[in-house]
Parts: sequence; structure tokens; C-alpha cells
Amino acid sequence: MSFSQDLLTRAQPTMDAIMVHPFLKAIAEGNVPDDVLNYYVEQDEHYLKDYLTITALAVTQTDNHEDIAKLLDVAQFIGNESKAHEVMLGITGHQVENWRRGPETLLYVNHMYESAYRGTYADTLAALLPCAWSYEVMGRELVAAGANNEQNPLKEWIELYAPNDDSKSYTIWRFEALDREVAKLTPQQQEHVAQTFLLSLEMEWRFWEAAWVQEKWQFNI
Ligand SMILES: Cc1ncc(CO)c(N)n1
Repeated sequence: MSFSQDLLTRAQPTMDAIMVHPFLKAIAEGNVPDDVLNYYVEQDEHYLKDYLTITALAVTQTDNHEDIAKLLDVAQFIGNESKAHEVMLGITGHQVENWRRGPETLLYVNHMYESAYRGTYADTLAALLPCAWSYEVMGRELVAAGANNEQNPLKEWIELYAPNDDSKSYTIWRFEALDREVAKLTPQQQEHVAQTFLLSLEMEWRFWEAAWVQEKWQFNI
């Protein structure tokens, strides 16, 4: 069994929990409460800025030309995600004004920065992967369930993340790169990479949850 196949088995319970999270159910039904959408967009603006920076850090850790080209494509795609945010803000009429990272956002991006600054290239790939992978699975499942119907105000948002061609995965190259890179590591380092991936995946669940419960810092500073 490949490293990433084993990883997917270990990741399954977390992924299952993400897919049934009430926030995702509300996206499917097109009835996410406004304050949840606003919280999500504000935190995701922070998240994506950091994600872009960490993607750039990943570029500096490898000399594999194909990976570099793919990572630059990812950087390009992150620009499209502002459009996804506009879909959500179009529903609520809100403007982004909270420029403070919430607790879960900070935990998540710090985990990714730590992986990039202190880990191997494989750690950085692993830290970045659950973001793309969980949204691909989500997009695919939402479209399969017909959630991107004309009545759903989040139709465009959903379609941004669903693969265009059903058979094509936009994250498969990342798993292949991960398998190639971990082959260079010791078993101990490989387990570190696995933990890095699984922690980012848990952070995906926590990111939805934080918006759903409107998680706040204790003090306003
Ligand atoms: C937290 C989070 N994870 C994944 C994505 C998809 O890029 C996103 N926009 N935000």
C-alpha cells in the first residue's frame, strides 16, 4: 500500500465528519445563516493570504520543475477564490472588516508555517494538501447531490471547487508528489509527514466549526 493510500484510510473518519458538518449541510441547502457566512469569509481571507505565502515557501523547497509549475497554478487559483468570497458577501451584503485572525485560523496557518519553516518539503506538501483535497471531495459530493441547482445562492461557490471533469482530480498530483517525496525519508520522518497531514485535515473540520459556532477570542484588543 502506498503512503498516500494508507493516509487516506487514516483520514477517512475525519473526512466523513467534515462532510456531515452542519455548515456543509447548510451550503447544500443554500441556507447558511448570514453571520456564519460573514465569519467564514473574513477568516478565509486571512487563511488564503497565508496559504499563498506557504505555497510560495513550498516552491523554494523543491527543484522538481513539474511541482513548481503546479504550485504556481495553485497560486493562480487562489486569486479565483476571492470571487467565491464575493458570492457569499453578495448574499449577506457584508463587507470584510475583521482583520484579526480567529483562534482556529491562527492555529491552522501557524501549523502550515511551522511545517514549511521547520519541516521537509514533504511536510509542507502534507500541510497544504487537506485544504485542496477536502474542498475537492466536498465540491464533488455537493454537485453529485444536486446542490448546485439554480435555486441555491451558493451555486457558483460550489462549482468553483467541484472538478470540471468528473473523472479528473485536481489534487492527485499532490498525492503523487507526496509519495515520491516521502520515499526519500526515514520511517520516523514519514510518520511526521502523516501527522502533519492529519492535523491539517482536523483543522479543516475546526475551520467550519469555528464559523458555525462563531468562535471568538476571550478579549477584544
Ligand atoms: C480553510 C479553507 N480550506 C480550504 C479552502 C480551499 O481552498 C479554503 N478556501 N479555505
